[in-house]
Formats: sequence, structure tokens, C-alpha cells
Amino acid sequence: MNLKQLAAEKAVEYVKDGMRIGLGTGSTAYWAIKKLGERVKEGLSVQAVATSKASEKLALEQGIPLIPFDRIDGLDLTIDGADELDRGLHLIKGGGGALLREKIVAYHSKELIIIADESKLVDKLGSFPLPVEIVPFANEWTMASLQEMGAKPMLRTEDEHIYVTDNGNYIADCRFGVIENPKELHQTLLALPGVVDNGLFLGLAARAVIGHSDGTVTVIEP
Ligand SMILES: O=C[C@H](O)[C@H](O)[C@H](O)COP(=O)(O)O
Repeated sequence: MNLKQLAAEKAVEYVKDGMRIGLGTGSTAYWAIKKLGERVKEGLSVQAVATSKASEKLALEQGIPLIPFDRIDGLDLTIDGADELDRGLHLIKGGGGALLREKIVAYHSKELIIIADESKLVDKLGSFPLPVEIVPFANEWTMASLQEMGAKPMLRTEDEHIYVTDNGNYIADCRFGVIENPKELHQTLLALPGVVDNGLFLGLAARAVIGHSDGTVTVIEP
């Protein structure tokens, strides 16, 4: 059983006719976009924006109408994955490098639904390295500052090259250990010059739909 698919397809049930939808990124959001495409083919009317070039391509392949940002002033619902979440719906996102666009889209959505398999649900965040998006300029100094913060940062690579986000930036994957105070860490990171944003999503998710290995789906609401 594909737990990501299970959660994603359940979450797509929250999409109603006429809604403006944010499309997440990653291997779980993939299933939501596929399911939404099926519903559009059956006659559901939606307008959507994508959080990455990959999701934009997939949405177009599925026949989901995409709308430019200057044509709408916000979204009704965004469905997106996460790398880790706790029961208070604090999230780590950005494993796929899309955190900045995802956070902008989530912020401008009336509701963010997170979809995940049960392995992503943790008591406290921090096992998954926190992705921090940094500008390429003087990235060596930004990396050094992250190191001084105790982040043990690793510059993300892909095929032996530095990974570049859709926004032309780099990702530093940071190991802070257990994150006892996500809000404080979020603020500290944002205050560091060279840091564009980080993968902590706090106070953004309204609910999470979790797929379990026994075939059930649970919904967490904070
Ligand atoms: O940058 C990527 C996103 O934040 C993803 O939603 C996150 O990494 C989870 O991805 P997946 O569903 O592939 O585990």
C-alpha cells in the first residue's frame, strides 16, 4: 500500500468546485496533483498555482488550469507534503528544495493541509536536517555563520554539483539536533544575512492527513 497516495487522495476530498488551489512539491504532493487532475477531468473547476517548476509541469500534464499570480490575490487551499511534523503541526519542509515558494504560497492560502505517511510524524522536530535557503553570494561566510550556530551545515549537492533552487539559491542542510524551540530557531535563522528562508513552517498548517500502514488515514488538527 502506498501511504503517501492514501493521504494525498484523502486530502484532495477537501477540494471543492471553484476553489483556488496551491499545489505542493515532492513525492507525496505528486499523488495529490495526480488525483486533482482526475477530478478536473471529471468536471471539477479549479484554478491553481504551483510551488515548483516540477509541480507546474506535472499539473499541466494532468490538465489542471494554472493561473498567474497577478490574476489572483490569494488561495483557498494548499495541499503539500512535509519532511517532518509534530502534533502541534510544526513542520520541517524543503527536502525537495521548494521551501521558499511553498512558504509564500502557504502564507497566502486560507488553509494549508499537510499530507504525509506515518513515518513523518515525530514527537519533536530535528531528526530531518533543516533545509536553509541561502544566497550564493558569499555563501562560504553564511555557511561559517551557520556552523558557529551549531548547525553542522552541509551545502546540498546534486550529481556532484551544488544544488540550485528554482529561485537560483543554494540549500544548507542543517543538523541542530532536537529542536526544542522552533520559533526561536526560525527567528535566529531569519536574522542571519545571506539566509533567504528556512524549512520551519510554524502556525501555517491547519490540518495534516496521515496515511498509516494498516490502511487507515487520520487527520490531525492542532
Ligand atoms: O521541498 C520539498 C517539500 O517541502 C516537500 O513537501 C517535502 O520535502 C516532502 O517531500 P516528500 O513528499 O517527497 O517526502
